[in-house]
Amino acid sequence: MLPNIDFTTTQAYQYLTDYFSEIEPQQLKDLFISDSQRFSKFSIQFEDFLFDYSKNRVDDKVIALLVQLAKECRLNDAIEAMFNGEAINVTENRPVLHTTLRNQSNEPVYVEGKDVMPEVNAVLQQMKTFSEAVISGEWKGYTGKPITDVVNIGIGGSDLGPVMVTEALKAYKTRLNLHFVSNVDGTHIAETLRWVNAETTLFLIASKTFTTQETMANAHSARQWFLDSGAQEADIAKHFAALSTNSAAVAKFGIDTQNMFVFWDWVGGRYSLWSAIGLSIALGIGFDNFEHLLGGAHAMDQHFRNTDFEQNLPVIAALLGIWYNNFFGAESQAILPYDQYMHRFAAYFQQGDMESNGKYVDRNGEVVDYQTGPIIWGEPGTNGQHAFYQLIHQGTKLIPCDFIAPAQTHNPVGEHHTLLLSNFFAQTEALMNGKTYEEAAAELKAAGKSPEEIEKLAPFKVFEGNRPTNSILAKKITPRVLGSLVAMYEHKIFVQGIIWNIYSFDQWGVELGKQLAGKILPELRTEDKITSHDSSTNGLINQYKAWRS
Ligand SMILES: O=P(O)(O)OC[C@H]1O[C@@](O)(CO)[C@@H](O)[C@@H]1O
Repeated sequence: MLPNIDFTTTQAYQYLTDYFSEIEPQQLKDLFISDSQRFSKFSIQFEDFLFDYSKNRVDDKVIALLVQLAKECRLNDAIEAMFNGEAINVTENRPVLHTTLRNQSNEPVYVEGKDVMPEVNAVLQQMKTFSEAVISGEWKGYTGKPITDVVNIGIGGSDLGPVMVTEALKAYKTRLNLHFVSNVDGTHIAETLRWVNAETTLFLIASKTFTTQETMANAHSARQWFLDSGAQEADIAKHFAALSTNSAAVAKFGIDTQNMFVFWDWVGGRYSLWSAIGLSIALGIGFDNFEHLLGGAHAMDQHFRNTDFEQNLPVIAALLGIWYNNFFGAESQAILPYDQYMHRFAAYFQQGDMESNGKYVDRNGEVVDYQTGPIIWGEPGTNGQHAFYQLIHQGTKLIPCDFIAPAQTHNPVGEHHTLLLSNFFAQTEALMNGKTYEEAAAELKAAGKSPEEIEKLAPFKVFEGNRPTNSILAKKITPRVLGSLVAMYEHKIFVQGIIWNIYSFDQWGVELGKQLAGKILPELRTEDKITSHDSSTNGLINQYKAWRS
């Protein structure tokens, strides 16, 4: 069973609260001056990446108390409960075993008394065989041509992971062109089908439940388009595959269950890229690279499970987040990859983090009286610098930021990478040190400004600094490094949910909107004037009806 502890009643929480008034005013730049070992003390190297958390508003005492907080919340028991397949997704009565999908140790993992590794490995073998046949050209379409394009139709966890990974690892791209359709907005499927040829296109219908409205609508439209292109029902088997836990629904849709790649209900949607949902990844970067991705995640799993909290990457990252979220009042967390290929990395963790920890009821069913999951956002550097860094540097909100960058680029063009990295290093330094009034005034004086101009302008050029950041420097963004990085964030989310005493693996909050859309849909299929809702909803629907034709 999961522990059930209110972290605000722990001794560590009390000590942190008492100490906060002492540490909060301290300047990061002073903490560096007073401790020459700060960088080495507050950074952890994991294989080919370095996690530097020294530019955080912590000292030895804060870190020790945060670790004590994790221990008082019995985090170790929770970690073991997850890896051992206990039904820690309590409201859905399911284990949480995405770690099993990448369990390259092949140690048995038991679900309901049965070792699931044989079936996990069987699906991986099926994915290997299939992806190699398609990539090699051995798999032919209904007119005998090799596949050239793959269209993944899915949404949420059945889309965001494959998109993020295939984009982040585009340097490893196979000859296949990948397309992703997720939105029920007809534009998404229309803009995709416009560019592919039915004879050489493979559709992957990715849906854990195989009931999601958007995915089913897009799948049926793709199927109709395929048949309208001149193919026969019998040709569907060569051009449609399903990635799902719901065999009955797949068969009912008309996909040959030979082309079905299964996964299990102990894999959460937002944790499913390692499963059959990752078939588009295997097709996009090759199965060997997909296996390296799994390997990186497995290495992080072992680190997470076997490392003391003081040196445990996901635990430290989680505790720092709690320090800002629950003690400094920060409401968001920015993820800023200085790597253009990683442009969907923050978006991926918008679902991963906010659908896991965007909860206000604790594990007792009580409304919490503290903050839980942060708002996750971010864009690649250096683009963010020209969009929202003004607020990060001089706004009134504290925005803890994760900066990520590779030492080596996949695209060495001139000195672009050196320029990129100069910004990566400078931003965290600027956020930490800021700029004093005196420094600003001296610069204005050096620029020839008069004393009156200096007095007027200087206040706007002061940077208070002391804004916390983590820096993650990877040797290169390889499949293994990316796998480890994603797993680190997954386990960070897990740790925070355990300490906030919430359930991180269900997502009841996505249901109400769907239910109401189901009620409104039939109202939109008539020309009747609608009066069944509030005046706003009625007014909007009736205006829509007036304008739609
Ligand atoms: O994979 P599927 O079952 O089609 O679900 C898609 C997405 O829909 C949800 O919003 C759940 O309804 C996400 O949790 C999930 O990743």
